[in-house]
Amino acid sequence: MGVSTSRNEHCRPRQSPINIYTKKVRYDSSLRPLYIYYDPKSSRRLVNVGHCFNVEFEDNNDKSVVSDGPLTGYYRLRQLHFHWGSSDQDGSEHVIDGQTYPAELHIVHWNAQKYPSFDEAVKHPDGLAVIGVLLKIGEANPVIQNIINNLDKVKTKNKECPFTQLDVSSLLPNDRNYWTYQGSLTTPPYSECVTWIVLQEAILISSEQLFHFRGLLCTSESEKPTCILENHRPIQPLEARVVRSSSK
Ligand SMILES: C[C@H](CNC(=O)c1ccc(S(N)(=O)=O)cc1)Cn1ccc2ccccc21
Ligand SMILES: [Zn+2]
Repeated sequence: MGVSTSRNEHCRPRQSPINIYTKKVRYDSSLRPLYIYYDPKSSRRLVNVGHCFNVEFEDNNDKSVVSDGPLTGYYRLRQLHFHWGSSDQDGSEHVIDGQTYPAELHIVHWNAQKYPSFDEAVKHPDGLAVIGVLLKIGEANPVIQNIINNLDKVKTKNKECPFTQLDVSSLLPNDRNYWTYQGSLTTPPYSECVTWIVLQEAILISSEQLFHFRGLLCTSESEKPTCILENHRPIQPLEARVVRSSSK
């Protein structure tokens, strides 16, 4: 136990992901429906960032945004990515009543009403809003297949390719009810800057499609090939937080 200073460096009260224990969430009637608008013309490129792949979007305008729900102001779409496991038994970051899912989609937005850039927004407690969508095994997802068909162009670390016309809305379930809580990035530097919005309905992905995710390499072209077999962070302590629900 280190000496604690006034800014206790051992205190990280709002880490993500967490287990969402549905019996302990609090229905909050003041939570509004999410306003989500994504323009397919915003999608720009697919990038292998080493621990996963990102679809990146043009975020110098307000064509693709999320607002309302638990949010104040509007948040601009920046990128989306997935987390997966070495088998279909786990892979999601959020866990629901102790149940893990085979994968999870994160749609990352930053508070463009309040901050001048994504990099600035990361430094503030209301800087980011990430929509988390759980994935369960079912028939192949045609929109995810469109991404998979391009993974061979970004097989190794830091490779990128143009990727346009992705309609992100088609990756969302019909039911937009959500759980929300204040949390963090789930990869270093684990900044506590995220309002998490986890949708209560899962979308489908096939086992074969997940198999393709695991074939992505975390190594660069010149290194010995190593696959990204899994990239999900373990669940973190809830601490003093309460998860709110938009539905009873
Ligand atoms: C964080 C940033 C890189 N990380 C992310 O953008 C990010 C986004 C979403 C998630 S998740 N899985 O929670 O949805 C995780 C990481 C780099 N960066 C930008 C400014 C900045 C300043 C210091 C250090 C790193 C910095
Ligand atoms: Zn993520």
